[in-house]
Amino acid sequence: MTIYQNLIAGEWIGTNATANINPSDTNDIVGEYASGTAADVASAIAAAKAAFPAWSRSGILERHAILKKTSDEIIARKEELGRLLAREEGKTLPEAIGETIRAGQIFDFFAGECLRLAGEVLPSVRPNIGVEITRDPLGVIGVITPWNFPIAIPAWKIAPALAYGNTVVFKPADLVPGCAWAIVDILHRAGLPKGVLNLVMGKGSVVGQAMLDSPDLAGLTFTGSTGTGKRVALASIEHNRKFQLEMGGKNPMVVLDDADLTVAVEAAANSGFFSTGQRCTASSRLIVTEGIHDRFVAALTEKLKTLTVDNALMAGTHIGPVVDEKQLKTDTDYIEIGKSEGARLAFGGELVRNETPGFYLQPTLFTEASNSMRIAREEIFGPVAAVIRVKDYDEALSVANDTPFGLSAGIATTSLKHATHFKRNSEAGMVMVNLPTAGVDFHVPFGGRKGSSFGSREQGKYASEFFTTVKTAYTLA
Ligand SMILES: NC(=O)C1=CN([C@@H]2O[C@H](COP(=O)(O)OP(=O)(O)OC[C@H]3O[C@@H](n4cnc5c(N)ncnc54)[C@H](OP(=O)(O)O)[C@@H]3O)[C@@H](O)[C@H]2O)C=CC1
Ligand SMILES: O=C(O)CCC(=O)C(=O)O
Repeated sequence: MTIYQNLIAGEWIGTNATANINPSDTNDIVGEYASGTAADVASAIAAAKAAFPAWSRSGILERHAILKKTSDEIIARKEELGRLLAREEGKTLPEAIGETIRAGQIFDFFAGECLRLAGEVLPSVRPNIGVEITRDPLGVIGVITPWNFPIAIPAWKIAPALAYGNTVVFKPADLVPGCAWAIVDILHRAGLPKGVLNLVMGKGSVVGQAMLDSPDLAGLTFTGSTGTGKRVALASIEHNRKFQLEMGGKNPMVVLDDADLTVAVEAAANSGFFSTGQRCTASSRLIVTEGIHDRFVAALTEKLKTLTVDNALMAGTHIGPVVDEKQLKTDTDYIEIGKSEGARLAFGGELVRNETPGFYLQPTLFTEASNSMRIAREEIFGPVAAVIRVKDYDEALSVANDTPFGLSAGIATTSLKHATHFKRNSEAGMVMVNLPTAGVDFHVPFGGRKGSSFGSREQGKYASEFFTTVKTAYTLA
């Protein structure tokens, strides 16, 4: 079988490989992907360091052309890449094609950003002096990504890093090297000079840790779990390096008595269970006021009954498999915890058997949960949500904000007063009104507060805050 190799200093290398397994059909091996070493990381960082001076001074038209060409190829190959994504990660084919298109759009957006780089010219407070404020690239950026958005998250980190003139060492999640390899291959063929983008696939404990330990990364952008995020933070402080963390969520969706029931149910089903609940923006706490509670639970349960859990590549599947056996065990352990805590299992909770052997789990809904239960406080990262009954809007807001996380939050209501108040007072980085808490635009800031995020926002023009450093220059006229 061909080995998909690592890209270091413009050369494809690596003979030691691990199998990428399809969670919808564990007999299906998506491919063999190289597993890098700490020495590979050192070579990749050295190559990126050597490539930085020329790339940081490269013309904006050259950068624009490479990113645009990448965008065009990703979008032209959306069906094939979407299929690869669905096969290695397990989200449904329409979701995977949607994510692939989003990755293409992100490269297109940052191709445009190359042509929109700007600074400021200001008068000094002293006579005959001019002040210029410009943004310089940081240097070598380490990119460490999770498994749940295998093409979009690498895109929204790598595209701005390159657009603003940085060089990159990229370590994707070990579970999903396929999409990572594909976008690196596309960028390489689009004309990136050698060493500007380096791919080191492999284990977090080896490849990721070697990146954390390097004194030569000027910045590290990370998306993943809170535990690993803390290691990234500590190592980055040790090396005086800029870092950016996007971590977990325990996102609330408030449903008020005056909500349009159909809108509320669609939003809750989408954000709680689609993509198998494996989105940091998923709503896993449904906070519902008394007057609509029973109708909402009944309608959501009916909706869940209509959802097909099956092979991600099969037409008609609404929910694909859980990503792997370890995550499936986490999900089922939390289902047991929910039962033992006294929440009522209103729907699901069982494994699903399908024609192909995979990690299939029913969408699972708890009711009569309280916000102090572990299923309401800890991120599960699976198709499991809990309904918390509250008296009124004030209690709903207070419960919504009572969490260590703060990524996204939603409200279903027809009241302008409550929608406006919620937008102002939610302690989340992203707030949705009558919409799912997951599924965001690619051209506006993405990120959270409290335990969900650290550092400046990702995506859109706000990405420049992380990927550049500001310089203030004074000139005597
Ligand atoms: N807020 C957000 O934007 C998002 C947050 N998440 C969060 O991510 C979690 C799921 O993703 P998951 O991939 O399991 O998260 P992990 O933190 O386990 O992994 C994220 C990345 O870090 C790597 N890694 C693991 N250990 C180390 C280490 N010691 N040093 C450096 N890198 C390391 C992993 O490699 P390897 O794969 O080899 O373990 C992977 O590439 C969920 O908790 C979810 O909430 C996910 C997506 C978005
Ligand atoms: O909800 C989205 O669109 C993005 C979610 C995300 O980035 C994540 O779960 O990692």
